[in-house]
Amino acid sequence: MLSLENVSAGYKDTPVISHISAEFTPGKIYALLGPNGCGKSTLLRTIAQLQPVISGQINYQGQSISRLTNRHRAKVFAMLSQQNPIPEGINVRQLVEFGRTPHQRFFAKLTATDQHIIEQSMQWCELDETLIHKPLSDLSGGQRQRAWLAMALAQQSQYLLLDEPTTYLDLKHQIKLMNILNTLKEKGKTIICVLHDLNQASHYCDELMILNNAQLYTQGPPDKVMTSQMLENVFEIKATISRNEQSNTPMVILP
Ligand SMILES: Nc1ncnc2c1ncn2[C@@H]1O[C@H](COP(=O)(O)OP(=O)(O)OP(=O)(O)O)[C@@H](O)[C@H]1O
Repeated sequence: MLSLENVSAGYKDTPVISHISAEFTPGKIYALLGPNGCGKSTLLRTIAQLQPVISGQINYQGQSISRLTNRHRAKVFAMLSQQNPIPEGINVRQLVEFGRTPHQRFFAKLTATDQHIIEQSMQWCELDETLIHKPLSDLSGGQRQRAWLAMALAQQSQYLLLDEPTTYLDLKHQIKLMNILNTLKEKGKTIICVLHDLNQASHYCDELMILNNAQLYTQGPPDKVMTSQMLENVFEIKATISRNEQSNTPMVILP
């Protein structure tokens, strides 16, 4: 179990998220939602230990995550950032192979299990023979996003932290991604993702965490959180809530 106790974090000791407490239960998909600049990426990066906590504590299995070794941390958290670098001279398959690093012994070759996981991750992300030998620099934005995602999946961490994972993807691949997340959740993994599409979050996620003005405005299942009052208070839009007939989840109807 991962928990945040009164966490404040930001840049150069200036908090952009303030006093956030939350618990992330295994086997659930959490969406971080909120207006631009409210601190969603900062919160995700802080959980991944890519930036320091200013005050408060993040605990994993009862102890501060700052005490985890790098290798252990990489087995607990895999992070897909909003913008990923384009390393020169490596192809898609080589990138995905990096995902296995925390599981490998130093200088050891990839095992048959590693190879199987790499193949499966690439298959899940529809990276076929025409793509896997291409340098990352030669891919489209969406193809590159899928390559980074495959690397994160190959890491087989307990927590998958995804910052706007659907942004560059076409609709088919967005749905495919959300279904992969659902499969992982059924295997007991926990997914925390920043999303902007409120209906996507409502449809696929178990818990919505709404950030506003550096604080956690509210948290809970879509039925509790997705209200027209919240949309007005946080997103400053007047919208009504209907229901998705298929999933019976709340659906935002724009004015
Ligand atoms: N490297 C940085 N140095 C200083 N301030 C930063 C830095 N990165 C982000 N910020 C500031 O921190 C605040 C929160 O940014 P963050 O990227 O976490 O927001 P967000 O909710 O993810 O936004 P968006 O929806 O636009 O992606 C913003 O005011 C932003 O300007």
